[in-house]
Order: sequence, then C-alpha cells, then structure tokens
Amino acid sequence: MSDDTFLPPCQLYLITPPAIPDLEAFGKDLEAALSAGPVACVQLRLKDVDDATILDAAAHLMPICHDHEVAFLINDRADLALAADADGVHLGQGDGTVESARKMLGMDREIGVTCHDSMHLAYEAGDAGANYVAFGAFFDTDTKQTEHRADLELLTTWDEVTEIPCVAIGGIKPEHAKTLSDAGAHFIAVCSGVWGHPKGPAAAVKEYVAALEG
Ligand SMILES: Cc1ncc(COP(=O)(O)OP(=O)(O)O)c(N)n1
Ligand SMILES: Cc1nc(C(=O)O)sc1CCOP(=O)(O)O
Ligand SMILES: [Mg+2]
Repeated sequence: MSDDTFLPPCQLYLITPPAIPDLEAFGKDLEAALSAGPVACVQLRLKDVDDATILDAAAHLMPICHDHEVAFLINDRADLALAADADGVHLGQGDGTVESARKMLGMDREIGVTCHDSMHLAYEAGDAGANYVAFGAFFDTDTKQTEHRADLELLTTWDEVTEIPCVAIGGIKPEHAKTLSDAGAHFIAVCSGVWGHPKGPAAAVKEYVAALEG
C-alpha cells in the first residue's frame, strides 16, 4: 500500500460491511467493485462472528483482492491477519499495541491504527511503527457508533509534519472525496457509500474515483 513509486494523491480504501451473510454474493460485488476502478486496499471488518467465519471470509475474498493487486487487511486482530496470511491489520485503540502486532506480523505486513481526532494518538502510532494512521469520523455514519469528530485541519497538519500516510473515514460520500483529498488525506475509507450505493458497488467506485480525479 505504501511502497509504490508513483501514487495518485488520494486513493480509495474499502471497508467490508460488518456482516456478510452470503459470501458468494459479496465476492461477486467485490469483484465488480475492484474491476470498476483503482482501489488501494480492502479491509475485512466483520463484527460479532467467530474466528472461523473471519478466516473463511478471508480465504474467499483475499484472492479476489490479490487478482486486482489490492491489499487485503483484517480488522481488529493481528493473530487472524497472520493466520489468514493477510497483508496486514487495522488496529483500534483497544485492539492491542502496534509493537505486539509488529512482532507477530514482521516488517512486510501493514499495520494501520485508528487515531480518532487526535494528533497525539497519531504521533504515538507513528512512533510505534504504524504504516498509516486513520482519522475520523469526518461525517455522520450509520455503520458504527462514533464518539469523535475529525476535521480537515487534522489532515492538513498531519500531511505537513509527517511522511506517514493518513486515512480519512466516517460517512464519506463521493461529494466529500475531493475536499478530503485536497486537505491532505492519502486514502479515503468507505463502507456504506460503496456497498449501499443505489446503483451498486461498481457504479459507486466509479463515482468516488471520478470525484478524486475531479
Ligand atoms: C481505516 C479504518 N479506520 C478506522 C477504523 C476503526 O477502527 P476501530 O476504532 O477499531 O473500530 P472498529 O472498526 O473495530 O469498529 C477502521 N476499522 N478502519
Ligand atoms: C469503521 C469506522 N470507523 C470510524 C471511525 O471514525 O473510526 S467511522 C467507521 C464507519 C465507516 O463506514 P461508512 O463509510 O459507512 O461511514
Ligand atoms: Mg477495532
């Protein structure tokens, strides 16, 4: 995700829905989404399911991502990222330390860290060796109950003071993409805006990509 020599200024980062009742059907949606335009990363974010379900979903979805040269990360659990041979893990503030995830995953896998609306948390994550930091929520979202609201200035300041990429997340619709990119986001992370788009995920990806290029 972070070692390409030529990258557009801001790329799309897809988050899966928290429940995937039909893996076959979701795999087709994912294939359509990734065929529609450039996506940097997909994060498997299943909630309230057992480990076997996460590993089964990873085994099904990761090859689709890799066929498109898209990184595949697992949310919350470095141990499952390792067991699934995923490209990395996304850690929240309660999901364990970067240091212990790094010990488990080594240097070749990505570790991203939720930093809410806090430069302090972002510096801590960066110092601990995170590959990216995530700020949010930028907008209202029904995907998750959020307690923090990030602003554009955070992205701009972070972009000015560090080389570590930052992700913007939370209620991001296509019309927000350019503003976040211009402010300094290196990735915009989207769940419902893609999987819940009335015209389907492929149309959604096209809209986000066009907005980012716009
Ligand atoms: C890219 C990205 N940013 C933030 C989050 C949120 O992570 P976390 O705070 O651990 O909350 P949950 O997603 O686990 O509910 C994320 N998953 N991805
Ligand atoms: C998983 C997640 N984390 C957030 C944070 O603010 O840390 S907001 C969020 C939900 C992202 O989904 P959508 O694109 O549907 O709003
Ligand atoms: Mg988490």
